[in-house]
Amino acid sequence: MSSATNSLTLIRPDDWHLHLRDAAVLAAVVGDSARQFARAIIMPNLKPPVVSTALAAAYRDRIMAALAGAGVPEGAFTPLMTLYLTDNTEPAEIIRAAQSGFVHGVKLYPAGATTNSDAGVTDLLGRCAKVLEAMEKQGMPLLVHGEVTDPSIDLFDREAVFIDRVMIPLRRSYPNLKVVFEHLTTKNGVDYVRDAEGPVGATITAHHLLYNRNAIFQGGIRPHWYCLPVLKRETHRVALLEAATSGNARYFLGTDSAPHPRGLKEHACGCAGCYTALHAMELYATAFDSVGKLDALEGFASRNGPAFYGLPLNQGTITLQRSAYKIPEELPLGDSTVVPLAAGESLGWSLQED
Ligand SMILES: NC(=O)N[C@@H](CC(=O)O)C(=O)O
Ligand SMILES: [Zn+2]
Ligand SMILES: [Zn+2]
Repeated sequence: MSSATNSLTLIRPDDWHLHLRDAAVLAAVVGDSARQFARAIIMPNLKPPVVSTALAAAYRDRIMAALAGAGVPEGAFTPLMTLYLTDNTEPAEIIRAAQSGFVHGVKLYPAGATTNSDAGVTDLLGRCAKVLEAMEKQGMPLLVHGEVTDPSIDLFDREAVFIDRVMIPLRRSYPNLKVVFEHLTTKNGVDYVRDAEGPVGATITAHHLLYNRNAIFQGGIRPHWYCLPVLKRETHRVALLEAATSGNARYFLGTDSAPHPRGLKEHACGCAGCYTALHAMELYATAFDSVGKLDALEGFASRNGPAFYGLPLNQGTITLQRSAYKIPEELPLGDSTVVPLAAGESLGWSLQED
């Protein structure tokens, strides 16, 4: 495929890292993901968190109701549920989750690392040994927010330090545990995932492929560009884009679309998270096109994730066209609004509506 390609048809993609939230916010955002993706791994960091298979089942029902309410045809979008790992998760819960058929991963939030992570794990290898053993045995993937929370570690180094302090010892103790290094943001992460032994994958967001940390500070502090792990310097962005477009099946699409009401982003202590569900495929196509690698987008968006999770490829396709797409300034979000990433800007690709 040449860089002059004007139209790109892909097997219908999936989003392997998505925040849908709950209630009125869920109702407002779910249609945006369903517009382009057939499935998504649904993050469990609700308040209170989704810590059991029973809570995941109830959350799944609420998502199905929201899909119907948004007019999404039945069967068009499948939420793949996850559990929120805590210091108190029991091995029996892992077995229940594996047997449920609808729980596809267990999420590690180091306590205090990110939005709604207070109930997260304080000491993974110390507190969760029996659970990790059960997960390894059941083939249940561990999805990792890969940042240390040690306040003495520079914010921009927290992913690299996590590799040394947690990932390497974790993989040594549980070599057959499936691990997804979520929202990779550094060259250190890219290199680790490429070279690690055993079943390791990683999601990469569109914003970390398109922007470096200058975006947060351009012309003043811009809260809608703030997420965790935070955008890094340009060398890291280039390494991420190289990895995503390399054809290596370990890297796959995960938007980490994380809606927050406008007022909580534009705030003295603004929340972390970028809203990208609306225009995810347009953003990814723009990133892949920037290095002439549109031909690698289908692997990254539609093939590598299902291969890692042991799920079938989707039926059907989507088509992206080289035509300008203007990102809205804001969108309704329950009783507030959400500002999508790069609001008001134009992208070179748009999703063809059927
Ligand atoms: N990515 C973010 O900046 N925020 C996410 C949490 C997360 O994925 O770490 C959120 O839930 O808002
Ligand atoms: Zn995270
Ligand atoms: Zn996330």
